[in-house]
Amino acid sequence: ASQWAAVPQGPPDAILGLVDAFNKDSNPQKVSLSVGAYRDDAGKPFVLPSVKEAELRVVQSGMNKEYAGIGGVVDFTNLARMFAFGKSSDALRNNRVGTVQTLSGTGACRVVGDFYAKFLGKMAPIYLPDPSWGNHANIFRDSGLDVRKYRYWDSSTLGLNLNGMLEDLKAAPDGSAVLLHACAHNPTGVDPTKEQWAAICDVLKARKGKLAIFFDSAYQGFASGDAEADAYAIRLFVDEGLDFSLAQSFAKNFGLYGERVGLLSFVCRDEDEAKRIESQLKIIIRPMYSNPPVHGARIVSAVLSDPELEAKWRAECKGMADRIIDMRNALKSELEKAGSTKDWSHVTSQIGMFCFSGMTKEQVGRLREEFSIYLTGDGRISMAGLTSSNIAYVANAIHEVTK
Ligand SMILES: Cc1ncc(COP(=O)(O)O)c(CN[C@@H](CCC(=O)O)C(=O)O)c1O
Repeated sequence: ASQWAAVPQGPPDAILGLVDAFNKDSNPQKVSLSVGAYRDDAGKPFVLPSVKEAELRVVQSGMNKEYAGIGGVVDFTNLARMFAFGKSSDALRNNRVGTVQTLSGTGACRVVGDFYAKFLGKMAPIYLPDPSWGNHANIFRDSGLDVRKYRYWDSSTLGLNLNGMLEDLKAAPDGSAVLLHACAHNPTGVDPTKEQWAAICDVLKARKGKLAIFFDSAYQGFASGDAEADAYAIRLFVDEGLDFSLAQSFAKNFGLYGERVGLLSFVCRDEDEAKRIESQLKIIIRPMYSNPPVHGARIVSAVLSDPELEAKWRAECKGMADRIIDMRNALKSELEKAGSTKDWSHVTSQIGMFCFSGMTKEQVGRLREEFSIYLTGDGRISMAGLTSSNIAYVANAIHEVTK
């Protein structure tokens, strides 16, 4: 018998596994609402013109294809972290930030997970919001951390359970890590208000040095359409003197999904600490994948280093965010037109790529079986899958399975 005879067939991924099922579905009316990837109103992937222009400049510049350093393309990491922290960031000005380029946001999460397992200790607890992005738990489990939850989604109000969240953050044992979504919470689309961020910051400030804070920022600019507004929580925590780590992804806001462009930063006490941590991140990366791809990083650098191109990008990113908001408004009104008497106000009050619809597994199953509409089992709708031509079909189907 083969030496791999005992290897079992693994289950499909909760999010990416739906793409295969969708592709195999022959129903001409099929609609994909599963993967958090932007589609235009024709349902097609969108390569931003500013990104295309930047890519042309990169190719025409005739750069070589040598390895980037373990920490990645330095122009990229400098510009990309400034994009998050802001040009006048105190942390950057005082060289208190250690940064490495990573394989997009997923890679940043894995590197920070391995760092925590090494320096907080094996099976150190990491607290994720309940619910969180499906892959977070897999990543941190594989890093060797003890994955736990803090209350986040309040199913009765379809909003944030702030008191539950604050209680759980207060109760997290010293030496735990806490993951926060910087904006456009995945999968709920529910973000703390500025007042709620202040309360969260105060609780974490009281635990300063006892909890490792990790921000995952995968949608900056894509949530509200304003990259500065979407960085509010990150910049508040720097202003309040908190140290934390930050994962950034350029997959959605720059449409660079398959180029795998991301970075991981640590805001530290001082320059010496930033250098020591950055050196340890490189020691984790070298045996993992050695160094990151240069092409996507060069494209983001070309955009962020040219004010005119960056302004074009900002307008295009706002365009994507605005189309999502249009689809939110359209879905709510189409549901009402279909005769639904349920309260769908969360569809328009939530922000970013996703709508946490509140539909049950069974209802999601019926949408797939009876209408060839694909969304994740938790009822999360990737709003970019909606277009002006399929929105009525989807709204009627949702009404059908929820009435
Ligand atoms: C909060 C969060 N962090 C990190 C990532 C990782 O994205 P990168 O492409 O590695 O930068 C995602 C993407 N989540 C989307 C995209 C598909 C996926 O990777 O699951 C989603 O939830 O559909 C995310 O939503």
